[in-house]
Amino acid sequence: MEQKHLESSTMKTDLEAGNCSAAIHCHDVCRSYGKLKVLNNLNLTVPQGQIYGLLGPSGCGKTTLLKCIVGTLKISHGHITVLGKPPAFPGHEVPGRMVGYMPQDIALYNEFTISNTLWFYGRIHGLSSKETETRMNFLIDFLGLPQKNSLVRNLSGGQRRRVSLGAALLQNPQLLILDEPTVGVDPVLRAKIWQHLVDIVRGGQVSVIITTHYIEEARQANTVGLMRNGRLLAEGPPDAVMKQHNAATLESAFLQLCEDFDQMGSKQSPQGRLIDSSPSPDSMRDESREPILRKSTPEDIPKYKADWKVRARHVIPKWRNIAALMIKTMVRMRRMPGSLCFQFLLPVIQICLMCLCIGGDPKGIDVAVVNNESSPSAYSRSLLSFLDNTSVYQVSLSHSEAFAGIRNGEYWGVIEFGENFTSYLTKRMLQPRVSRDVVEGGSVHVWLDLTNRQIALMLQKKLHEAFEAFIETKLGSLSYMVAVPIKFEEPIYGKKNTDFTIFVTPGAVLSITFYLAVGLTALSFVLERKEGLLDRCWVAGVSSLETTLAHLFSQLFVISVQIILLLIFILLVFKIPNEGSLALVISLIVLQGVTGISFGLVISSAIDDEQSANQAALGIFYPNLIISGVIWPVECIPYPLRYLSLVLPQTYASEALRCIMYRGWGLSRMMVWRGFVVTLGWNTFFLMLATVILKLRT
Ligand SMILES: Nc1ncnc2c1ncn2[C@@H]1O[C@H](COP(=O)(O)OP(=O)(O)OP(=O)(O)O)[C@@H](O)[C@H]1O
Repeated sequence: MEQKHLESSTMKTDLEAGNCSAAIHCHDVCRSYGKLKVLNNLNLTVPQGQIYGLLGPSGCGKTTLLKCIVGTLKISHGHITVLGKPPAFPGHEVPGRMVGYMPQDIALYNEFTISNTLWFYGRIHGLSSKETETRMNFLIDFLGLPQKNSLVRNLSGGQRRRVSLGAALLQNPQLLILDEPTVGVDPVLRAKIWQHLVDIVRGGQVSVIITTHYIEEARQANTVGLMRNGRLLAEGPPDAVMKQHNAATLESAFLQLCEDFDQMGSKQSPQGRLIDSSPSPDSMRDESREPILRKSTPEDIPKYKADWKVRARHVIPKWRNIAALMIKTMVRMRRMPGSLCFQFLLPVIQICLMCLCIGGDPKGIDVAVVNNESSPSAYSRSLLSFLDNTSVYQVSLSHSEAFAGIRNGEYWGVIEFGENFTSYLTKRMLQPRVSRDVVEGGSVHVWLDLTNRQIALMLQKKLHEAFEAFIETKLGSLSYMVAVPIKFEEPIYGKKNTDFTIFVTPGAVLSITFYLAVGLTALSFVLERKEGLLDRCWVAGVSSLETTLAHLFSQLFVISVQIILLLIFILLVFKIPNEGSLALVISLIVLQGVTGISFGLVISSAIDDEQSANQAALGIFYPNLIISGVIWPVECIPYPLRYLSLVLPQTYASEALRCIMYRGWGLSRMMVWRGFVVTLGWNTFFLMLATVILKLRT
């Protein structure tokens, strides 16, 4: 204790003489959450090479202050320097390896082992394998952690907190910012942690700012700051604080300060003085009392400028950080094999269901047949035999039964032949002029239930096909005489009997890839931000651009597997034709996947909670699917909406994919390249937007 007192006295002399540089300096700092003013013109100085204990009741703004110091929260007024420069100053390794930050939230990846966690931060801080291994062994032993292969999710609350502390200590940072590191830690280990902090600051190179609810343990700090309602009531060596208030413990000194403060009202609370300059009325007026920590004035605030080269280097993403984040994502995926399989199989399941269920001809449709011809050789019987039996199920009935049945919804149509159908049809073929009655009697009469357009269209198509086949077979060279005078020649592109599946598949493949990618990424930042992981990575020196790129590259791996499986199914199993270049097909689908990832990243960076992120992802699903002309042609969309449709990411892309697959076109065709251009444009826009939002929000 005596030694402590001596240290404090030395500090006093140094600071008074202005010899002691500040590791952290906060001047007139204000920060609000909406209308709630949390930091209120706060001044604080953490001297270099010392432990600073920040004390205060719950909700007084300690965590907010630490977040402002590390730069994850922006201040609304005032000025902060950390190790000589403002946080996030270009070229300054704050955030970065100079700072070890242990946030109040545990902020650890649950799917990581202890070893994964420390390796992850080791990679980000650029430690060599040997350095990481040595530090890891020391920290596991020092913090009494279980086996390094233990999964974080299986650790107790106290053990997780210790791993979190280990991650902050890993790179031997110059400044340690610890938000309640000793909560839930047993007294023996608490004493050990404090002793370690005392040891590391002894050399004068390392500084520590620590918050704790155990006020008495802060007596081991060189300086304590007592905070209340966003202000610093007192700041100085613990012994001096106690002496000032004639208190035997720091806790009672603090209680007394709070009581005095409450009586005086917060307006007059002093700032930046040794010990509180006293909430007692006398001392509040005592201007002769010299502050130990020099209160800075606006003139003291230096102007910081960075060379453009340093600025440019600062924004260039570091491959080391991207690689560390990608390895992190891969490790987490490996630990969740069920989820990974689901991600790989979901698009295949979706495309299979789509090819099986959408666009095919209706099957087993009940149709009532009223045949008034009785002869076995009648043309009506022959014509009916050409009707496709898999699609149309014929039920022979009388006229009244057939109409009763269709009205009751039992049949989709009634086909009726008059009793003279054969002779009248023959007359129509052989005689140059026939009466209207002959034409009527030689026609097949059909009544349809048109409430289901697809079924009605199919019945019309099947009847025409049956008639064509019938006249071809029965009349041979004379068939042209009764043929409909419109002839559809061999198609230029596509096949004659093409079904709707062919139209819908390219757009569906793009939509499935896009929406799965949105789903994969929309929640990634939301959960990481909520658990404090995003902030922690940022303080470790990972930039927004690096985070965005790492997510993009990792998800690219997942969507590549998804796309390979999708193509195998559509091309080989469902035999969807591809007349064009497979490389172009794959490129366009991958780029659409990237659009989905980028859009997911925008949602993820802009939205804070899972529910809103899910709503945003789901909210765009149907409007985009419908307006993009994926399930129904764009040409059917009314004009004002069609313009909107054309700027959406999937409209031109779906058209381009259809042109490649069914027309065999290449990039020289405008309809193909504009699909690529629009997709690339959206990719760039979404990625930049996500990076900017992330940057603004950290
Ligand atoms: N994201 C936020 N949005 C709105 N208000 C917030 C937010 N974070 C904190 N606050 C409010 O700011 C005040 C200070 O919170 P802070 O977490 O800084 O307190 P603290 O001193 O660290 O408390 P504790 O010791 O319990 O951790 C509290 O009233 C809290 O409700």
